[in-house]
Formats: sequence, structure tokens, C-alpha cells
Amino acid sequence: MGKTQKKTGKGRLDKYYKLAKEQGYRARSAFKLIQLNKKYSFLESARCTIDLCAAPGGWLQVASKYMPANSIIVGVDLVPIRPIPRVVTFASDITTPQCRNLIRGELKDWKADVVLHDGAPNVGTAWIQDAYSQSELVLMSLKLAVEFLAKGGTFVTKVFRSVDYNNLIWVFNQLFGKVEATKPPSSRNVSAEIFVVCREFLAPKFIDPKFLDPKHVFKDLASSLPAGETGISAGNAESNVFHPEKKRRHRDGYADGDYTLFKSVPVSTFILGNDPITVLGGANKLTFLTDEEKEWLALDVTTDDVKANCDDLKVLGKGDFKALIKWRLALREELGLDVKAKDAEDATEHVEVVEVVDEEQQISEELERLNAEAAARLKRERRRANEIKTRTIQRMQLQMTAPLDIGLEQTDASLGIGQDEMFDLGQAENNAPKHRSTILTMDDDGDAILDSSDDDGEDDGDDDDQPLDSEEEREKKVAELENELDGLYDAYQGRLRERDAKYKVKEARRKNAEREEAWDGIKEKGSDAEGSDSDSEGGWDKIQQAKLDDGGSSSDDSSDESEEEEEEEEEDRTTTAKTLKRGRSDHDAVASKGSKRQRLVSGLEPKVKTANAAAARLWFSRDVFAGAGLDEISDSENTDEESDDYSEEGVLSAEDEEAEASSDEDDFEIVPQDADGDEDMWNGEGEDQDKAIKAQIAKYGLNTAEAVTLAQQLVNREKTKTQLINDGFNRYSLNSKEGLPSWFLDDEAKNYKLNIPVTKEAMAALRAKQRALDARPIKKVAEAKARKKFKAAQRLEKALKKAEGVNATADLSEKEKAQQIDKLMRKGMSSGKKLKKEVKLVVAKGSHKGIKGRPKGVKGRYTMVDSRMKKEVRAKKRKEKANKKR
Ligand SMILES: C[S@@+](CC[C@H](N)C(=O)[O-])C[C@H]1O[C@@H](n2cnc3c(N)ncnc32)[C@H](O)[C@@H]1O
Repeated sequence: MGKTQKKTGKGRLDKYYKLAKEQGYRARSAFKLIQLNKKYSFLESARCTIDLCAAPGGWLQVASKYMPANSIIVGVDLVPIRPIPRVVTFASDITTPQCRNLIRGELKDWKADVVLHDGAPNVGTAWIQDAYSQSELVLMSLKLAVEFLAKGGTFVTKVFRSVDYNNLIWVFNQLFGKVEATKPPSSRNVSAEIFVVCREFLAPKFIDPKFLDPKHVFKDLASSLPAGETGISAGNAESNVFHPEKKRRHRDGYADGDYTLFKSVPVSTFILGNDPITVLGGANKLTFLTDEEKEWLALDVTTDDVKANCDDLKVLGKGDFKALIKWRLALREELGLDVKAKDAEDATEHVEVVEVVDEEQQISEELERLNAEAAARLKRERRRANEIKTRTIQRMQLQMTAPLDIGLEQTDASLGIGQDEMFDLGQAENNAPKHRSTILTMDDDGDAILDSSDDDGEDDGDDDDQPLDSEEEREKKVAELENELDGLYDAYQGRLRERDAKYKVKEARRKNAEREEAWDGIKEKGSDAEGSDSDSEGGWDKIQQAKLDDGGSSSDDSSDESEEEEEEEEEDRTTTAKTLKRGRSDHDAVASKGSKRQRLVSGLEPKVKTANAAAARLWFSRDVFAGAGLDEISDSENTDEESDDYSEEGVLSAEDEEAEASSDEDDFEIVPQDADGDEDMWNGEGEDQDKAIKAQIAKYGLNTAEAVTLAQQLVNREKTKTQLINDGFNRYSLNSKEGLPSWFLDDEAKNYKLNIPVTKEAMAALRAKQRALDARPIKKVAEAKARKKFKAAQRLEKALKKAEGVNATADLSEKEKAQQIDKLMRKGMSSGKKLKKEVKLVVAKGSHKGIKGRPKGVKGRYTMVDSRMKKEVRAKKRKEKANKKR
């Protein structure tokens, strides 16, 4: 049993009441909707919600909070609702046509995704009356819901657990795909209210008005049937036996007009009567009292099981009831009582068969529906991903992307249908599950008749793919879009780098380094050969150009290319990358890029070699070697295997690149290395990374938990150097990056890395280091101390100078000199602060009371105080202190 909650007095002011107050909700009931929405998430995707019986507006506030911006929220109640931002409200009775017209006027031809109903009629009369009014109100709200709900929409209503509950649920089940009853935690246990969430509105084209007519929905089926012998409604009893899950319980605990709890029925009523099922459903026990009945007990057909079953009907299951009915038939046959026995048995079995068929049908229908839904969802997701990509490209083309936009888009894409659709009304519309449109009628017996027609037809399947004719074409289009996206992404990255101050500094440093490297020791030559514009171009290339011109062994393109590399690094990175990524359509661009990247790729060799090679070239570029040296070297390099070029020299010269670009078309094969080369360029550009890292470690020590862990493992001989090196070859390091878009690689670089386990000891060591660092005085304190020291030294110096002056004075006696010097030195050695002269407090009491002038025995400065004054001063100080604190 749950804890009882008080609904009156202070019991009302429970946790949710306080929470509602705290969070600014007008009613604690707001939390019911919050909890329902948490469970079923219907508000986030809703574009239009109608709240019936909405005053004072708690649910409206919740809807306004959780629904996407720009969605429509309409609230209706008998009493006016105080305005809520972006909510339209009316005062109207939801049972009247006027209310319907008002909502229609507001929505025009829009449909609602969610209809909420938390209505409670004016209760306080008899419980049965209250419950019935509530049920009626629910049916009225359902009437409005079916009129305004879109297909697939959600209807949330409050119902009371009363006699009408099952009937209402039955009606909901006819109109909605999923119906669930739930009691949110914020709904008090003492309250009979329960919330029914009906999802996936089937939107039948025609709904029989009887479904929404309280007279039909709540009519007691029993009244239409001949009353059973026991006074229990036949329909109710039947459901007790064959549909235990759909029992129409009497909430007041008694059957109609029968207020006894235990019911014994003579077995003859069951055997001889026309309605055995009703008897079984209503009775607790079948008694064998008369002689005739006792005779039946002795018969073979009356097994021990049957006897036991008759003893307590309330504990029987479906199988036991069946056994009793079979026994009844057998007995009747044996007694020769009923020629219709066979028919009766058939009838009994018929009931079962019908039920099984229905169940199977239901399951298969449900399966079909789920499959169709899943397929449609998949298609929608694919289309959505394509749309997102196209949109991204458009935005990039329009320069609309803020740096974060791309990340967001990527997130969206990875989520498929997700946050985006929260604000995408169009998408939300598509989300409505597609059902076969149905015509729903209710026959006179209260049975639902479903007439279905597949109005969607082909829409369900092919409509989603409409923009693209075939799979192939779609793939082609996707590939095109991807290429375009890659290009634009590179351009975007380029722009980003341009803006990045760090990158600019690096770039400037790299250029300087190159320039210095090239110009070292060849200034005269450069100035002779090139003249004014040499500043902006690499001296090395100029000299090389001049050299080659002299020798006549290479084309002019080589120098052009070098210039491009030197001067247009940025454009190269953006435009060439773009063209490259677009499928390497531009041959020249690829060649130039390829040659440049080769040099960068070869940077894997120790950088020192790069410098050496440059120095060597400079050396060979002297006049003495003109015409012979370099050409031969380069020729021989060209004819040798290319691998040697990389391994021995580390860097390709401009003419090598040119030669390779022009002589061997297959050099395009090396283009895939570009990505790596590109990364290398970023990582180690112009600097020896290893050196830099070592220097940093020497200066600051190891400062990551992973590094400390590895170091400790090495020191403790838990790992050898070879093991560490072997660990370096893992699935992350050997991951092929070929053909992957750069934006993907960028993202991967951030997240796709090995997680090196860290030990407790490593963490402890790092923390200890951090603590030691923290214990050191901070810079400001150290500065202040140094300042103090400096000032003291200055004072001392000044005092010494003055003392020397005093000493040199001839007018003063030795004693005077000593006194003055002593005074000066004391001043010079002091902390520099003037000592406050002590003021003695003399309390004006006793012999000091009422005296004027200096009190006796007091020397130096003094202040007369009396106890009153002292207290007052203290109180004043206390007050000031308190005020300050406040
Ligand atoms: C429990 S309150 C609703 C609380 C609301 N959900 C909230 O969170 O603020 C029930 C409301 O139903 C309204 N109501 C009852 N019968 C109604 C009717 N026939 N038409 C419109 N409103 C009705 C009452 O005026 C009352 O404000």
C-alpha cells in the first residue's frame, strides 16, 4: 500500500507545491505534465497544442517551456487565464459548440499535434456523480481532440478510475494506435485521477458519433441483456471469465444492488441455467446441497478437480473455468437434459476461436505497422542527412558559417533526426506516423467496425525518395555534394587559420626561417642577380633560378612554382586543396600540390638534414660549381630511385619536383599522402618538435598523468623501451586516412586517439607536484617581499651616507656625532614605518573620576575614558562591523 497523502490542509503544501512556487508555475499540476512529457516526449516535437480546461495555466506554462519556439499554444477554460507569453487563451465551456468555433477560428486549418485535457468538473456532490461528470468531460475533450488532432497526434487526458474507466479506454483504443494509462509521481495517491496518454491518432475519415456520445459509451451493457440469476450484469460477468484483463470492476466494491461479499450459488443454477458464464463470473462458490446435486457429485465426470474448482471460484484461472464449462456440458449430456449441449460447446469454443483469431490479427497488423514505420523512418533519416549536407554547403557558400556552425551541423548529422527537428516545423509534420486511413463506426451493440482504405498508397514508399530517380543517381549526387563540401571545408579551414593569431605567428616565423636560411652568406649574389623584389621571395630560389638559367638545364616553371610556394602559401592551401579534393580535376594544381607536399612529407626525416641540405645547396650554388655540380646531382637524383631521394636528402629541390611533376604523370599516386603532409606541416613546421618537447619537459617536467604513468612504468621496469615502442603501433596509429574527407580527419584527430591508462600513483605524483607548486609564494607576494628588501637597502644606504656626513662635520663633538649617527642608523635599519605613539587610556573612575588635567602618575600621551564611553565606542564598532558584513 502506498503512503497516504493528505489532500487537504497542510498536506496540500507538498514537495511539488513548493517546487511549483519556486519555479514560478501557477499550479502544482504543472509537474504532472512535466513528468508525463518526460515519459512520452510529446511536447518537444509539437508545433501546435491545445490545452482544454487549462486554468490557471500550469500546463500552458509547461507547454510553452518545452515546445519549440514559434509553435502555437491555445488554452481554454471556463475561467479566464492570466496571459502567458506566446499562448492564446479563451474563456469558454469545452462542451459547447462556441468553444469549438473559437478554437477553429484560432487554428484556421492547422491541426494540433497535442491535445491536453486536465479538466475537473465542479466536484463535491456524490462520488459516483463526480466520476461520471469527469468521464463525460473526458469524452467531450476527446470529441474536440479528434476534430483538431493531426494524424499521429497525441491526446493526454485525466480520467477517474470509475465504472466508466474501461469504456473510455476502449473508445481510446479504437481511435489511437497506442493507449497507456499512467499515474505520474506528482499525482497524489489519494486522488483517483489517472492520466491516459493516447498516441498515434489514427485519424479515421469518419467516426461514428456514438463513439463520442456518453449515452452510448457509458451505457451499461448489462441493461441490454437479460439479467442473470445472480443479479450481476451479464456483460460484466462475461468479461470476468474470458477477459480477465478487461474486467469492468465495481469500484464501490459491490455488484449492482448486491451488497454481500461472499456469494454461494447452487450448482444446479450453473448446470441447468441458461447463462453459466454469468454464474461463474459472479459467484464465489458452487454448492451441492440438494439430493440431486449430491448425486452429481458421485458421477464419474465430476472429478476431484471439478469439486475443488467449485469450492472457490474466485481463485480460478481461465483453464479452470473452461474445465468447469466442459464438465457442465458433459453432465448435461449424461443427464440427457439438453439436446443443445453440442451447440453450447461449439458456442463456447467459438468464443475462444474468435478471440485467438483476433489476437493473431492484431499482432500481425501491429507488426506490419511497425515495419512500415521503421522503413519510413529510415528513409526520412537518409533524406534528412542529405538535406543537412546541402544546407551546410549553401551556408558555406553564402559565408554564413560562424566557426561553431560546422560543429553543430556535424552533431546534427550524426544524430540524424534530433535536436534540429525540434525547431523544424516541417520535419515535425513529417514525423506524424502514417496510418491507413480508417472509417470507424460503432454498431448498436457497441462494437467497433473498422473500414480501412489505404489512402497513402504509394506515398509511403516512393514519395520519400522522390527527388532522386535511382539509387545510383542518388549516390552520385551524394558523392558530388561530399566533394564540394570537402573543398568548402578546406577553404573554411584556410580562413580560420588566417584568422588564427597563433597560426600567423607560426607562419611568419617559418617564413623568416626560410628567408634566413636562404639568404645566409649569399647576400651579394642575391643583390646582384635579383634586385628589388628579392625581399618577398626566397633567396635560395632566386639563386637557384639564376643558376639553372646559367646552366640552362631546367624550365622557368620551377622558379614560378617556388614563388608560388613562398608567396601564395595561403591560396595554395585553400584553392589547391579545394581543387584537389574535388576529384583532382585540375592536373597542374595537383602536380604543384603534389610536389610541394612531397617535400613536406619527407619532413619525417630528421629536420637537421633539411638544414644541411639547404646549406649544401648554398655551397654548391657558388660560381665554382656553376654548370656542373647541382645539375649533375639533381640529374643523378632524378634517375635514381625516388625512395633514395627521400631517405638520403630528406627534401626535394625545386627542379626535382618539377622534373617529377613533368616527367612522371603517375606521381598523382602520391597525392593521398597530402593529408599527412598537411598535418606534418602543421605539427612540426619550422621547429624541431622533439627538441621543443624535450625542452619543455626539462623546464616543467612531465605534466600529464599518461606521461607520468609511462615514466613510472619505465623506472619501475614494468615496461621496457621496446614495449613502449611496440605500444605505439596500435589501431589508432595504423589507421588508414586514405580518401577520408579532411573535416572528418580533423574531427578524428581530436577524438580518435589511444587512451593510455593512468595509475593512481601517477595521479598522486602529479597532485603532489601541483601541491608543491601551489605552496610556492605567488609572484605578487615575491615581488612585494623583494620591494621591501630593496627599500630597506635603500634606507640603509641613505643612512650610511648621512652618517658619513655627520662624521665629517667638524663642529660636533664626538659624543654628539655618536648620538646623531646612532639615531640615523636606527632610522635606516627600521622597517620604514613610523611607530605609532602609544596613547594610554585612563578610565575615569575611582581617583580619576571627575578630575581635570593630567591624572596622577600618568606619563606621556593619555586619553580619559569612562566606562560608558568605552561601551558606546565598542557598540559603535560592532555595529559598523556588522554593517560592513552585510
Ligand atoms: C485541475 S484544473 C486544470 C489545471 C491546469 N491543467 C493547470 O495546470 O493549471 C481543472 C480546470 O478545469 C476547468 N473546467 C471544468 N469544466 C470545464 C468545462 N466544461 N470547460 C472548460 N473548463 C472546465 C476548471 O475551470 C478548472 O480550471
